[in-house]
Amino acid sequence: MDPTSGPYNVLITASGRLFGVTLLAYELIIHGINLSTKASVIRQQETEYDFITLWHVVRLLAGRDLEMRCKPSRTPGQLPWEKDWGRHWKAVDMCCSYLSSWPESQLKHWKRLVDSYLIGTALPPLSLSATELLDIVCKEETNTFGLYPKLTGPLYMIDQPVPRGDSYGLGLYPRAARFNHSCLPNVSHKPDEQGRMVYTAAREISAGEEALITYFDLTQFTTLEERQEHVQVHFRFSCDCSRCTQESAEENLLNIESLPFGF
Ligand SMILES: C[S@@+](CC[C@H](N)C(=O)[O-])C[C@H]1O[C@@H](n2cnc3c(N)ncnc32)[C@H](O)[C@@H]1O
Repeated sequence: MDPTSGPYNVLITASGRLFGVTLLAYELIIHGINLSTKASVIRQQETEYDFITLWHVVRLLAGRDLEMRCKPSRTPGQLPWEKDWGRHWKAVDMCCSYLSSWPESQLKHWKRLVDSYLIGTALPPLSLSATELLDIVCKEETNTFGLYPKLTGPLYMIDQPVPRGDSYGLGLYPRAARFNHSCLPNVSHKPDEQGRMVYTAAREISAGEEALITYFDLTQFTTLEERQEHVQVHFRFSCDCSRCTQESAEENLLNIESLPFGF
């Protein structure tokens, strides 16, 4: 695979303001008007996180709209990964939303945001129903990467932690979203100056071995319990990576050894 992955779009968040790298004029003319005029209301009535999520979704919808109304620049299927992973909006559409793993309260909250701010942001004939918009919000939340100034996931960080710095933006990377997570990743990632995510082997990787990244900053969550809780709360799954499996087996063994003789 190409060691870089382009985002569907990127948002740069600096000094509390949002700057889009692409599509800005189109988005503000066609789509963003509603959201940008409602920005201060949303920020007061909802959280800053909700505002960023909504803005990111509007940008995804603007990209979809622009793409579907313009002629394709080249024939789809030209690049090797496109057959399995899609391209442009199709690649976003092919991402998992994991609708059933989000808690009911979270889905209810997003349904309310969709009804209040997103209905009508995609114009006819490309309009989307509330259900389709909720699915896009779940896709955005499941597959978005934070952008950080330093590498995420090199192995030396486990012994010599170097925080990756503050997030300066976010982006949805449909191909990168196919990576599974490991608390002992064999691949590190970091965005380049064009917002493309660049992947670097963190150690030798054998042919056929699964390439794995970390979904979070491993320097911030070091123990098995901290990592498992973080993954469960923020990513809605239980991590069964090799490091968690090994540490959990070691913990079980210690627990058995501490039982009174005969049990
Ligand atoms: C963004 S997707 C990753 C790619 C996905 N496996 C695919 O086939 O497209 C994230 C999902 O992959 C699964 N996953 C990733 N890393 C995992 C891990 N370490 N342990 C268990 N499940 C994992 C979980 O179901 C998680 O919700």
